[in-house]
Amino acid sequence: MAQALNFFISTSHSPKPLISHRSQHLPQLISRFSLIKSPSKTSLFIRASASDPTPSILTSDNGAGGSAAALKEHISFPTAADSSSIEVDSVTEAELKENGFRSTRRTKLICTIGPATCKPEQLEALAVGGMNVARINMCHGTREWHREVIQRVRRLNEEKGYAVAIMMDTEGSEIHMGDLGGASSAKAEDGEIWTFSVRAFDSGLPEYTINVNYEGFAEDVKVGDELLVDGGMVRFEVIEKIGPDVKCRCTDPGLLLPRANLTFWRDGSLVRERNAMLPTISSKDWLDIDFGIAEGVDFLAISFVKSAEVIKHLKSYIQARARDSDISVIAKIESIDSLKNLEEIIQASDGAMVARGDLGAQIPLEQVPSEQQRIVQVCRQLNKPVIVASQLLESMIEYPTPTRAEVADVSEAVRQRADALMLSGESAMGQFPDKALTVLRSVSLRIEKWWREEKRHEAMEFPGIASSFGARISEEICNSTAKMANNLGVDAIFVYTKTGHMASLLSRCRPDCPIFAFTTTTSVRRRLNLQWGLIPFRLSFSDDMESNLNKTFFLLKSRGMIKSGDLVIAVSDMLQSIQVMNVP
Ligand SMILES: Nc1ncnc2c1ncn2[C@@H]1O[C@H](COP(=O)(O)OP(=O)(O)OP(=O)(O)O)[C@@H](O)[C@H]1O
Ligand SMILES: CC(=O)C(=O)O
Ligand SMILES: [K+]
Ligand SMILES: [Mg+2]
Repeated sequence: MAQALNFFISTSHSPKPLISHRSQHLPQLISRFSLIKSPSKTSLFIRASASDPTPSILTSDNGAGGSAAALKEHISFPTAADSSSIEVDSVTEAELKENGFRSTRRTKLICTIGPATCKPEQLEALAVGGMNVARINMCHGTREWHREVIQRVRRLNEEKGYAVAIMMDTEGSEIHMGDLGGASSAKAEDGEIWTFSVRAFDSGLPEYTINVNYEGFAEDVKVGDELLVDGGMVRFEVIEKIGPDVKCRCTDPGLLLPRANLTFWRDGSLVRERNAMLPTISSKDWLDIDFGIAEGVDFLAISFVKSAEVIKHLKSYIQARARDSDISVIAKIESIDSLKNLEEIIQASDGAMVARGDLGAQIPLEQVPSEQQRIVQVCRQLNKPVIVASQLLESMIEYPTPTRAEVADVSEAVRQRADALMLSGESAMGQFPDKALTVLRSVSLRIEKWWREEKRHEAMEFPGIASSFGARISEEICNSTAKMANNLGVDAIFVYTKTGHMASLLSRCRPDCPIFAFTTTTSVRRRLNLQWGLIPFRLSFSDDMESNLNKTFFLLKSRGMIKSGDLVIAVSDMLQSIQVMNVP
């Protein structure tokens, strides 16, 4: 059989493909070729490939008016096998083949990359261990360091077939300590007097001194205030103010870590005076965001979001800077203001993170679990992916096994059907990053298996979110599809989606079976990595569902990912139809 190839035709005046065409025969291509009305002396570029991202580039000078015969001379066919025109990440593929697709993991996993995990082999171990998204935290390290990590992840994706997406997390402008003059930590003992200062110390940091990033610090605090480091890991009492210096006595000893967050409390409540006026996105954050856009990260997570406006502003900034870009903006919910404006912030964002570390420093700890549940629920209702983050397996920074309480906490986040769980220090600087990831993976799999065994579907009653009648049809199709899938016990849902929207509507319903999401671009495919239950594939497809299905069945069967007789439901963006069928 002749090999079907993807042909892209563009001109030197218009580098974007004018025609992209899938064909088994050169004559078909040539007839399309004649459709291009290009001025003479324009070069035509033709790329042909069995799989789009690594095409062989074929060039033809159209100076003579574009003769088909001349063109033929230039075309050579790549030798890649037909099945390579579908792309799925190699870890998922192995998992599908090994366990069958009903048991693929639904909860997605994010790892913060730091000194413990930045080497290529360490990154690879995380990818193999199930990392769907790598997070880089701009609070730490240099842009050069982060660029290197991004490039390493990209290289692994390309060379080894992983599909790890990149999330960049901004520093935000809340009050935090400086970097301890290069020390990795400092111990504060009970009763010691420490100075917190905004002064720049040229000749090294004096003993018992901490730099603070916020200019108004000394003006805002009062003698008698309580100063909490990282939400209470260390406590101080303010005893004296001398110009820009604030002298404090340690009342709860502990370890001070570089750039630790600082909050101050008066009469039992958090003081939010002028620091409430600090911009959510600082000037350094804007530079980091430019860096993230230039590096083409998939997600931007914005720290200490206070209102929907900042998200809207950032989204229009990204739009203007990077047209056609697919960067998703994730709002980190970690301040009192973000809880107050939760619905509108989430509505404006492409997803949210329950950033329990800082959140727990701003509200009483015992309120964090109920806020987590509320945030997860609101995100589901508004159809935005949600990440549960921080201290999931904190003890594993030092120990090879988690505490029972940590396992219970991870289980609870999985049971709430959060889209993703995130490791912070455990993977960034802990001693057992791979083991921590394994714990997240096995706890997720265990609970998901238990759901299937007990046939515990969730009752699905979601408010409509569509803004047009067409969108409502898509929404209804997805709700019905998920219900049908559960009732019929189908093996998988197939969704053909260009923007990814219909895939996310299906994910929102958290059906029992996995959702194979076929999308035409690599960036949408990576973005779908964050969403519950989606197995993203990149595939070029047409408006003809019949041929899409045949092609998909053929490709997946030839790679051993599905077999004859499997029951699937297929839906698509283009046709707004539902088809139920057995794989032939
Ligand atoms: N790029 C890095 N370079 C050095 N250390 C890092 C890096 N990324 C993370 N770390 C270390 O891992 C710890 C946990 O990482 P994490 O991303 O949770 O940061 P954090 O300081 O708690 O801030 P955030 O509130 O933004 O999560 C950090 O406190 C830091 O010690
Ligand atoms: C992740 C994060 O920023 C936090 O938990 O504070
Ligand atoms: K951050
Ligand atoms: Mg935080």
